[in-house]
Amino acid sequence: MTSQIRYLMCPPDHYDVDYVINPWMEGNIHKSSRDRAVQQWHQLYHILKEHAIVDLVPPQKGWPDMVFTANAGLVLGDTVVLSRFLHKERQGEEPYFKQWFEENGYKVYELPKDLPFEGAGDALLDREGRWLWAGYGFRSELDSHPYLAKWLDIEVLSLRLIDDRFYHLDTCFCPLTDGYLLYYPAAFDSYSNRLIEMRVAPEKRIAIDEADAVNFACNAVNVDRIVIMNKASNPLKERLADVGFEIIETPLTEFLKAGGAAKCLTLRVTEPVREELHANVSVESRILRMEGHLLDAGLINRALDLIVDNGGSFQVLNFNLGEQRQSTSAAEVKVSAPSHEVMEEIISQLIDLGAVDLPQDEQDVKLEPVTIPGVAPDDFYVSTIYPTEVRINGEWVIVHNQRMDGAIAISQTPQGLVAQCKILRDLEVGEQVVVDVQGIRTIRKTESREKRNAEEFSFMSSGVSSERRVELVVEQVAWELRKIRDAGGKVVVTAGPVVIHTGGGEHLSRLIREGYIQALLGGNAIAVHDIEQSIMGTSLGVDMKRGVAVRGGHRHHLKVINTIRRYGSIAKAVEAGIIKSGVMYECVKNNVPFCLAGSIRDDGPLPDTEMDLIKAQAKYAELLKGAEMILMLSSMLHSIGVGNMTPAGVKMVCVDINPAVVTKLSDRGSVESVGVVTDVGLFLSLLTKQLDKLTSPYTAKMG
Ligand SMILES: NC(=O)c1ccc[n+]([C@@H]2O[C@H](COP(=O)([O-])OP(=O)(O)OC[C@H]3O[C@@H](n4cnc5c(N)ncnc54)[C@H](O)[C@@H]3O)[C@@H](O)[C@H]2O)c1
Ligand SMILES: NC(=[NH2+])NCCC[C@H](N)C(=O)O
Repeated sequence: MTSQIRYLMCPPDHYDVDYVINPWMEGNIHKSSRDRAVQQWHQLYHILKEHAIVDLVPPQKGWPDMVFTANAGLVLGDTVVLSRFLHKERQGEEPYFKQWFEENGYKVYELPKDLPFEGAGDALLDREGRWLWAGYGFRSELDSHPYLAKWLDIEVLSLRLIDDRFYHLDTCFCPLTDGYLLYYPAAFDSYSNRLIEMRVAPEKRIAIDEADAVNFACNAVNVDRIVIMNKASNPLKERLADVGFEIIETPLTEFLKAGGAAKCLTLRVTEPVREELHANVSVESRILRMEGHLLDAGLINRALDLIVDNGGSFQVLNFNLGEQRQSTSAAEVKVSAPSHEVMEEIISQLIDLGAVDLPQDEQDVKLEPVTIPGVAPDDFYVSTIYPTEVRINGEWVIVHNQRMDGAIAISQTPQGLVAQCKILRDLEVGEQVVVDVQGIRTIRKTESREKRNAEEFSFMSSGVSSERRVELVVEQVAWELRKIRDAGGKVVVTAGPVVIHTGGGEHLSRLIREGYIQALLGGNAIAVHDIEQSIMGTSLGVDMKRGVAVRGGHRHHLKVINTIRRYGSIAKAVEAGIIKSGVMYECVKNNVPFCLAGSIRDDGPLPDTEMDLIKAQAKYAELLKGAEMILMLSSMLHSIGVGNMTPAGVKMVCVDINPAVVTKLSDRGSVESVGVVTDVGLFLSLLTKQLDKLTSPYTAKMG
């Protein structure tokens, strides 16, 4: 027997499955055989007694899970952090475990009442004593980890659990002697798996499969080279034997019904301290404030979900609900993350939702210089579509040229400091760029519900059924087009050649002719096939009236390109009477500016097609300025490209047959964007018919 290794166990006198607090307990209430449970527990007890001293804590009636002493607390040296159970069904165990630790001379630390931590079930010492692995995600809170680091004076490595079957760290993770690790990678998020791989050498990592995991192979008691567990597959036994471990299997099926096995039933109470090692915890916490339609717009749910989905945890410190349904609410949320890297990711997404630091926590942005033209500092903040302000010298400065996927560049001008979004290639040496995520806030307009409802046109949520949805969107778009046109506003269309192929060209031509469209963005193809239809009556060689391919039709678009190249431009071909109808004809005749951005797919291309991508993007940006609404018609390339260039506040309608394309706009929220999955030719036909019904010019609602 290895001298001085002691374990704590609790006889199963009162063990049963009386409630459900983890998935394993579902369907097993009162289905555990008492006799078998007693027999299995005693078998484990006697096996363990052959290798260590086993102390017993008296079982208590009414606390059936007390048998799982791993959850009593976490011991290191003569210190113990007492568990603070998440579920009330186990909270009654705490005083009995506390009494045992105090009677056996331990210094007992207790966590705040609202901060759950479930002992060695969720915290496992590296068998070399180098650090403490600590789990969170289902039972223990990430915010408990700094306490463990402080009280036990040890480095804490936080691991996020993501599979509720493995709700305690010790169900899927087992540090072994000599630095080996038995674990089930799928139970952890990617950040945690990276952390494990950074700390444990590949040859020491024994990753198990799901079959072994659901038999609780990781829930093992390791004493020197002995590993005691419920059950292991032959390959796993061989793998462990190859590195010098002896496996002792002992059935614990009655305890699996409660979600526990060998390790859960034991607590090692002699854990040597390594004096030379000290506390280090990378957990970061920040308090952020959110204000707006936190409930009815779902902002608070989205915020809390993204915190957890990105590996963090949260505590809602206070929530002030607006008096009226349409009033705004405010909340203060404490965000914790296992590392600065994870915190940065969470904060940058929370900023997008309008979260801000508390006034007393506000800090200036971090700036770093551009040292290579067109290259940002590594940790640059990536801009979003939302109006953004940055704090410089204690003052909040608005960022100009807002767009997503850019950097925020700060430059000194005679008018003072200017902050603007810049795409990477435009960054100039000497500019300062915002890095990290502090000192940044987005301005989310929290319009009152009345104001929102007063808008005849706030896109409905995606809850409408798809059949009715197309008609509804058509009605709304027609209304908005009429309103914007009659108010002298700006609508931009970006469209692909499918508009022409599906017969939508005549309808788009009419929208341009009747003044609904103030700019057209597209590629080589929409112009080519529009002009093909205008000159040859075909599109992609298909007769647009009869719907049949015509002989030699596959060459039509090339002949068209060649003709326009001969005249030098689309406008010149229109002026020469070569082009007598169609989308491009109406653009020229109605002085509607257009930009055709070149692409790798282009035939020709047309003389008007801008093959210099940088110039094309600049031209797109210029034509998008001042747009109140953008119609995105069957072009994944150009719809996404335009979306990336457009700040929040611009209404967007994306029409595409592919749902994946229209959902690309979903993060803009339904108030300002809508996607409709339908044939683009049908959409345009319905739209012009709807416009015909709006006979009177748009007039704002009175009163
Ligand atoms: N001959 C040429 O020069 C030529 C030909 C084709 C494309 N191109 C160029 O390639 C680039 C990409 O072209 P793109 O934007 O057409 O391709 P894309 O793949 O980016 O987008 C086409 C979109 O049309 C959607 N779609 C298909 N059928 C539809 C329907 N009936 N109703 C609604 N949506 C429908 C698809 O789901 C897709 O999202 C453009 O710049 C274009 O000019 C050039
Ligand atoms: N260390 C462990 N995994 N303990 C198992 C605890 C089982 C108990 N029924 C619970 O859900 O809390």
